[in-house]
Amino acid sequence: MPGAEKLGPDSLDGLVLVSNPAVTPDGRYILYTAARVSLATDSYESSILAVKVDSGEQIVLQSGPRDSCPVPSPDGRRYVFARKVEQRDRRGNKLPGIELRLASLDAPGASQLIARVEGIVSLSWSPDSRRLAAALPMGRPDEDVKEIETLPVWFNGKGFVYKTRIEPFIIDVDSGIMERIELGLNWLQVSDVAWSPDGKKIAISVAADMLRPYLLDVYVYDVENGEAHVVAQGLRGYGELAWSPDSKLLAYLGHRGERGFSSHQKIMLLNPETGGLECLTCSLDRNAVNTVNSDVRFRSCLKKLQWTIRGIYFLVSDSGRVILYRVQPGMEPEPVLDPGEAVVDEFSASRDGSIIAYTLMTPVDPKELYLYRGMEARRLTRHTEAWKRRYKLAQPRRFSFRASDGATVEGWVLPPPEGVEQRGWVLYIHGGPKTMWGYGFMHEFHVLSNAGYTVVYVNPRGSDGYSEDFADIRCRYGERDYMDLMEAVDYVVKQLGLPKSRAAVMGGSYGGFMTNWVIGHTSFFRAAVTMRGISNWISMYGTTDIGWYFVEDQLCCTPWRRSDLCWEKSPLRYADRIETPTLIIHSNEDYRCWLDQALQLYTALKLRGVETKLAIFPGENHDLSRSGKPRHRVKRLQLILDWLNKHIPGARNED
Ligand SMILES: CSCC[C@H](NC=O)C(=O)N[C@@H](CO)C(=O)O
Repeated sequence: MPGAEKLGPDSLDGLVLVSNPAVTPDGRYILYTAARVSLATDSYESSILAVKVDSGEQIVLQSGPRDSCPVPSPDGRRYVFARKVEQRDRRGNKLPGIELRLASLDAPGASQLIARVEGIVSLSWSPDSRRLAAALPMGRPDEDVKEIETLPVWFNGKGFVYKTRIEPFIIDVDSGIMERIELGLNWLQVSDVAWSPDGKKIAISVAADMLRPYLLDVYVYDVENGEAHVVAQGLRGYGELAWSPDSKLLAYLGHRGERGFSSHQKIMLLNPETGGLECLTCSLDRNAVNTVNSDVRFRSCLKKLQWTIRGIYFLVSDSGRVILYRVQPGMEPEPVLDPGEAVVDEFSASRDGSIIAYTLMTPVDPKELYLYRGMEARRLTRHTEAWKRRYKLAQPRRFSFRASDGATVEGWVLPPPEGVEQRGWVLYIHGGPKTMWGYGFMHEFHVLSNAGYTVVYVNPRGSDGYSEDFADIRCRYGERDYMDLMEAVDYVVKQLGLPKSRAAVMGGSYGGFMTNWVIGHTSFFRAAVTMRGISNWISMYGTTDIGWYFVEDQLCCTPWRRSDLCWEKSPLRYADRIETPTLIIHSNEDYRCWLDQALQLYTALKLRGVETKLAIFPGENHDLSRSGKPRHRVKRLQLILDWLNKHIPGARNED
């Protein structure tokens, strides 16, 4: 019977993650990646497929199992893609590596172009389809003792990166010969490269100041004479670039740091001749990137902005939805594809903008591939149909309430599916803080709801999807954000009738910080699960890969300047008030929120006699719940359910 099976932790097995919809510039094919989660091989088996736009015919281009990120050439005849491989260093240690491979759309097979242990950051084809501009990380850490004299030291998912410079190159696709683009910098981290449509220039955004790597400069490199010059300095944000079709202007994705790391990403128009900069999306007052949370994504290498003859395309996060927008210089941004209560997760457009390929998800539909043409949207794939038919998925309901300061706060409740008895409920706090809950698919939420837990998820102050002011909680962590969450708790108990004695709280990263903060400020919850969290802002300083400047920007303190403030905002400071049984989950290679954050809280709770358990996942990083080894993900979910079931026992109707 369809939908009869309970969606438990191991339901991850067999789920297909559709990603990276890359339309060929001529609009004939859409290339994409399909990755099947396999518990048997404990991996994501990924292959590259294509759909012929006119006939809808599906073709397997590369059968995997480690292929992803196809990038089609401008002439629509070839594509490059990434193959994950294992390489060995001089001592024989296994190192994960990437091969960049070249293939034809008309014939099977592929040949290796380059092999990289350090990965690939950005690629951009030359308009004649003969070369690629690339941003490549160069330099490996010492194999034995690490002798470190630079910053940053490490990066989540990449390891020790202190010797890594991300440098710009030109790769000849027929010979594989690489030529370095000289910018004359001693230290550099390139974030993006973009080849101009006339073939004459390559725009490069680059961090050049090791102590202030959040500042980006834009260079334009003249392909003919080999000279590069700076056209803008001191910009911030993502730093992605796109040329106008006439090769005269650049679109830059970022901001000027108006609200530090709480600033929205904006589409900025950069005139490389004059250095003039104009904000094209400021009137929107929304973040011009997709920040919705989901745990069913797979690697994607698509650009976040694309400039066609119809304008500059980009995604906007808005009240839990993600909408495809377009803007033309001198005009207001306009929505092109508003999916309603859904998320356009990634997109690409053909050269003339007449065909848009995208992936779409909803809270009850994992991602599938779609085509938008002539004002009509059409679904192209059904990779997740069979999986969905097996399980029970409940539909979430949106709610909103007026917070005590008059602001509107939005949230959702996902009840147990029909036929599953409610055991209790969970307040699930997202990370960031500048991300949002909304219409993304969360496998984990369905596991909780199938186990009888209503999931309550709210976008408190600090979240994305609203105004820049709403997202800005700098220097005020644990204040209005905490109040919004607790006022939401009040709302769901009083207005939606959720039982007050059977509630748990959980969250990851900033959500882990907030979980720790919550249990130090109220004993309302029966149980807590804190994951990849933060307990001490003083020891967080200088360990997080997100940048030593992040703590200062967000908390307004360092260990030597206003350290009292860092400590005031540290959950550990309130550990003597915690009574809630707390499960702590952390990965031992989490370089975003280092393991000490978990150990300190665990030790405090243990010494104080509060029931606690620490689960450390070996070889995993900050992204365990999203891209960790499938068996580890299942184990993590099982640990969470066991903890909740232990502390929220079956008895009902107590309230
Ligand atoms: C000092 S790290 C701050 C927390 C972290 N911020 C950005 O990476 C975070 O909350 N991350 C979120 C969103 O990616 C998470 O869910 O891991």
